[in-house]
Amino acid sequence: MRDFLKALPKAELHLHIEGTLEPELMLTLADRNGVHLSYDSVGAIRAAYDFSDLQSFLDLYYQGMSVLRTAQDFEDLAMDYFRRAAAEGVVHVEMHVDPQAHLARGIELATVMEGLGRARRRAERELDLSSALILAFLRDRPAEEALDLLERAAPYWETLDAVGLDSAELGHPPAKFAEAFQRARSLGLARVAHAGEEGPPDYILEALDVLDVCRIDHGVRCLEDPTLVERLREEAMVLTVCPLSNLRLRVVERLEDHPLPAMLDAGLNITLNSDDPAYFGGGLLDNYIACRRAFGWSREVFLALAGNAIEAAFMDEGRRAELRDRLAACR
Ligand SMILES: Nc1ncnc2[nH]cnc12
Ligand SMILES: [Zn+2]
Repeated sequence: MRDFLKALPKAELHLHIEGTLEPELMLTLADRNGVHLSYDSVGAIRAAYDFSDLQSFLDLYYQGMSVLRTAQDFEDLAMDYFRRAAAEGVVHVEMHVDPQAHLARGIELATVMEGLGRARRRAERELDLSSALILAFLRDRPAEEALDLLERAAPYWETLDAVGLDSAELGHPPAKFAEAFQRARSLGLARVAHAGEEGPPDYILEALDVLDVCRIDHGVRCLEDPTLVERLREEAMVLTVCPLSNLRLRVVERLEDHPLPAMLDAGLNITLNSDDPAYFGGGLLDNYIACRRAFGWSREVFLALAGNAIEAAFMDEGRRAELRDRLAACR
């Protein structure tokens, strides 16, 4: 089964590029840039990754990215991840990037975007890995800052596929960002938002109605509202679910208790994703394998899930047709 899951052409639709920073690279970059870390070994860093909730993770996530300073660092970060992803059968990656977290520590938007842009072009050429870029707004920062970021990103609008909404969810409902999402829409950008990870089902509803999103990131709390589930099913709304993330952030205590099987039974349009693989104990293949262990799903289920991701991806139709064929060859 592992070989089958590895060979599936997998598309990763929910990934934070800063969440791919492995402890080894964190130490290398800290050394290269003279950044002081409170850890001196890979073991010490990994030992700190014992999270109690989303906020306890975010605190370390924002701390970890302090080693990223130059365009070369962002290129190395993304290439390091792209190589690992390609080796586990990932063929397409859609990455969120959190520029506000970098601007706040004096790193220019150009530094971030140029480094990531170089890595994306190299991945296409060297690894046959296609990608999309999602400009994420930090929901625990002021709404005006999100609008300002979107305007500052004008030189890069062409390279963006969507805007997203991430960071601390509770107390920061989607409607706070109505204006920034409206502006993104007017620019022809797609919209996605984290909702229903820790936040209530109402946040999912608001993301649909106010932000006009085409995908909900996480969405696992939707089952608490049967009317919402029915709507998500009718609209075939894509949910980018991240099982190992939910486990490590204690959304569920055991993977066996995860709502994924119930979400599938409800007829929802599910995709599997890794969120922040360096922090949550595995990449996309590990998430597929963990689901096989926890739920005993058949090959047909994984073929369907991999297919959902290919259909929902921001990619040109030529690439989609190619990946559909590659998936069909796995049957
Ligand atoms: N799982 C997550 N939820 C919200 N914001 C994030 N930023 C990085 N990972 C995130
Ligand atoms: Zn996420």
